Amino acid sequence: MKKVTIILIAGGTASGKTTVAHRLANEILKDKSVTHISMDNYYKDFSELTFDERKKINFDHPNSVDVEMLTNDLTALLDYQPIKVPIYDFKTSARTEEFITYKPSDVVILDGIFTLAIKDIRKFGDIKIFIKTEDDLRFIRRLQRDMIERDRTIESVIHQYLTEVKPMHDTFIGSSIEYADLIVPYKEGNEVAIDLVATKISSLLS
Ligand SMILES: Nc1ncnc2c1ncn2[C@@H]1O[C@H](COP(=O)(O)OP(=O)(O)O)[C@@H](O)[C@H]1O
Ligand SMILES: Nc1ccn([C@@H]2O[C@H](COP(=O)(O)O)[C@@H](O)[C@H]2O)c(=O)n1
Repeated sequence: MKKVTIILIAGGTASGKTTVAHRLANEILKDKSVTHISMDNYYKDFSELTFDERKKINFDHPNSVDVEMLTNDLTALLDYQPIKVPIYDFKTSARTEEFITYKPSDVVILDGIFTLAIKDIRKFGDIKIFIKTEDDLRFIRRLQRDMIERDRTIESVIHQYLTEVKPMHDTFIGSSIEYADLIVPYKEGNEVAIDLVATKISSLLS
């Protein structure tokens, strides 16, 4: 039986992880059997807390992730079993009542800030990628994205960035680059790095 290949894509917030994962899954590897999963959907639920209480949670600390659910799901995918994942809502900071079902596939791409920082997740990676984007660019992209897509105010983005995002990045996420097989400096896109990953996957699948 063929082995499922798991690609982990890490990097700081707004570094371009989702963009690279999406390109790999939907353009470069579109003829292969590929599933792209976001680690965002594995934030713990915290729906028992009020909205104001949830706003105080540090979502840049690894403890905010439901590692057990994620490891169970990755184990199921390795065994060619389907998984059902709750869809996360960044506007309410809680899981929605909706789920997405992922069918078994030969390649699984998992992107998220902690994919290389959390040992129990990292060990699943056959190909480990870190997207390295300058901090100021990431902050600008995050500010735009959070205000437009995540219902945040400029003050809340700046406050969260200075008190949680940056310190946790410096403690947990930035240093996880040491576990990467490939570091992608993603500014205008990096065709060579993306082609290298595609070639490696093709060789693993053949
Ligand atoms: N190479 C790039 N150049 C310009 N903007 C980008 C680039 N990559 C991503 N973005 C933008 O930055 C924001 C964050 O990108 P995203 O891929 O969602 O990052 P992440 O998943 O790391 O948080 C998005 O609005 C996206 O359109
Ligand atoms: N309720 C939440 C949960 C997470 N965040 C932030 O999301 C960032 C990770 O997602 P990226 O797409 O940016 O990689 C992380 O830095 C958390 O601060 C949030 O704001 N609210």
